[in-house]
Amino acid sequence: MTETHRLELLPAVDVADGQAVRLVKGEAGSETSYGDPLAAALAWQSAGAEWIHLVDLDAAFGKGSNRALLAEVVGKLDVKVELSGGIRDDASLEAALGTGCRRVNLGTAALETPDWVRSAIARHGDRIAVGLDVRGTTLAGRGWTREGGELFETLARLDADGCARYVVTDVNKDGTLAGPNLRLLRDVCAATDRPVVASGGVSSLADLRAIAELVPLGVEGSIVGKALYAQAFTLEEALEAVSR
Ligand SMILES: O=C(O)c1ccccc1NCC(=O)[C@H](O)[C@H](O)COP(=O)(O)O
Repeated sequence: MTETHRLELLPAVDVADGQAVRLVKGEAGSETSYGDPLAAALAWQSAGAEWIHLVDLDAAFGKGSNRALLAEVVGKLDVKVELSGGIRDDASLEAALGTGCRRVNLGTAALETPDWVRSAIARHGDRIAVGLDVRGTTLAGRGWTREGGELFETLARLDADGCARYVVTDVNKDGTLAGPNLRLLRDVCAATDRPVVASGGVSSLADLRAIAELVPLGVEGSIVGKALYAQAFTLEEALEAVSR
């Protein structure tokens, strides 16, 4: 019999200009600030998080980087970290993996430099995840400002390249508290046998329970950002909600 796992939760710490922020639909300039990223990450760790989804938004938007700060945050955490934002070449990949994070999330590179991503997957296996960030079924790269191909064609190519898991974001839901795109998650799970991490739009414990229902289909985890910062629920409540 196949063992069914509990949905993993990954509280998000998105960093811009040295501060933890939340964006609406990933749009630069739409941010609300939540202070020190390390304090935010440590708070989620104390509340029981097993993972932190840590994003360098400035690197994702190609307007700078918070690399040293993010390395410091990873170094001070005991929990697993998924590092994202602007990892597009050997230098940024080695720096990201060198922080000691558990895995990195490649986005733009998977759309623009598929050969390099194939080689990164061959070298680093499941320390590489690919972020599939979509509007409809059109992928978005470069901090979600540029279109980058069709979701299911790209997914088939990445599956063939050995990609270990996907972080799937409906950009139009991200930071909106509008609820996750369950249809998108189901469709991606139907198209791949690799685990899927859901991202974007979680607003309530009911949303998390709805995502948890998709675990048997292949959803492994869910990133939660705005809802935690807006105190729609606590992380403890969220962990409890997905524990059954
Ligand atoms: O992850 C990235 O690389 C990224 C790049 C550009 C803009 C946003 C990016 N990530 C945002 C997130 O990962 C959100 O934190 C996550 O989707 C949570 O969304 P929500 O729960 O709706 O706040």
